[in-house]
Amino acid sequence: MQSDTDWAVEAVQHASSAPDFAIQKLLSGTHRKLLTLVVINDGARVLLGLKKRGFGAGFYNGFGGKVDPGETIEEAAQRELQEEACITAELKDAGVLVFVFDDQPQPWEVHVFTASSYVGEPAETDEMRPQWFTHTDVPFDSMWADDLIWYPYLLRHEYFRGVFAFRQTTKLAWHTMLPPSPDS
Ligand SMILES: Nc1[nH]c(=O)nc2c1ncn2[C@H]1C[C@H](O)[C@@H](COP(=O)(O)OP(=O)(O)OP(=O)(O)O)O1
Repeated sequence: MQSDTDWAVEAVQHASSAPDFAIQKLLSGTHRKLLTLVVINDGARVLLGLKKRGFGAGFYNGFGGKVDPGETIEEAAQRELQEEACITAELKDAGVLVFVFDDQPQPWEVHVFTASSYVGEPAETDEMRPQWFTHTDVPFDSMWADDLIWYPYLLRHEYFRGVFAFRQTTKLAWHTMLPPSPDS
């Protein structure tokens, strides 16, 4: 799978309310940092992890990280799921999120996957402490601000694409959600 997020550029261009920094950074053509995120969803509960260190420490999140050179996005998602939660799973594309920050030059492109089952036993690692949450009890107060916006799509099994602009790394300033592309 290739990164293909020209839709994100179009989305900010056509949104009159998009902040200038988001428009400029997405239009500048700066190479986007590719990341993955896996949320295991057994139908009633999601498996999240409390991030113990690094970017987003103290927040609950799915499992994932940067795509390494030479890896496909799905290979990276599998590797991070194994490294952070000690499990493997048959992954399904759930959506793509583009994050633009006023304090970082490079936009992020996060490819989100789900799985309804997995192999292995989720276990705490140096990076994450896994925990199950029912769909009605997802801890949004302790998660990235954008999660509240796109989790409903994920829980409905509806493919999503979104662009999110953050100030000072974590303050959500603006967002837009797009309808799925015809080939998704
Ligand atoms: N706004 C946001 N909302 C969200 O739900 N997840 C986000 C997010 N911004 C980043 N993420 C996810 C993407 C990715 O899974 C994770 C960040 O990855 P990391 O920095 O932990 O990468 P790595 O595990 O490769 O890092 P290191 O091993 O520390 O180099 O946080």
